[in-house]
Amino acid sequence: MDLSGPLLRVRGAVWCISRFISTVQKAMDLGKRAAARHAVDTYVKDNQALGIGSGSTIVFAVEKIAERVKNENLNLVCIPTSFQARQLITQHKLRLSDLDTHPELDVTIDGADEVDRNLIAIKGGGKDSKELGQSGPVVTDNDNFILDCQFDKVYDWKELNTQLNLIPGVVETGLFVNMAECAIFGQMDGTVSTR
Ligand SMILES: O=C(CO)[C@H](O)[C@H](O)COP(=O)(O)O
Repeated sequence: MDLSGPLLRVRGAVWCISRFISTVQKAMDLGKRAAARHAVDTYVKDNQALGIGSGSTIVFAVEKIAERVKNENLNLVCIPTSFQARQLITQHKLRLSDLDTHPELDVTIDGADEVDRNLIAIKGGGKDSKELGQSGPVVTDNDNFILDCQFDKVYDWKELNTQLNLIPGVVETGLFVNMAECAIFGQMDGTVSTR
């Protein structure tokens, strides 16, 4: 049986899907970049101690911080939240510090996966897999496992966060309740909106 026709069509479909995904990815990166740069322009000032988050959005923020340090000769110290953040800080030749030396931060910039109308955020990312366990556990810099939990309906995020933290063995959750003062949403056309 000659399968070259259907196979070519399948290959064509796979190529179209991967092109579509990469176009969406590029548009999302535009939004992340715009939000990150806006955050740095708005909130970073001279003589600050900055918390540097982790993920893909923070890469754009650190680039912008480095640009401003170079152009405006800003005196900043950067405190990383992860190995990735530490690498970004040193790669961009920014001043690296830690919470022992700077226990109080002026500003922390980080990405978020979801932010609600009360600025409660879910962070920590996640993996899309057909069945749990297929992709292997996600492990933090401190060798803890990250588990994704699904809840039907949550009425009180603060209470949920408290209850989760009370479970023996839980070190931290990805819920950020009453922590964010501002959320900047980058749109795919490169514009931003602030909440
Ligand atoms: O919480 C995080 C890391 O712990 C990330 O900031 C969050 O998942 C958003 O990631 P990204 O900037 O890649 O969209």
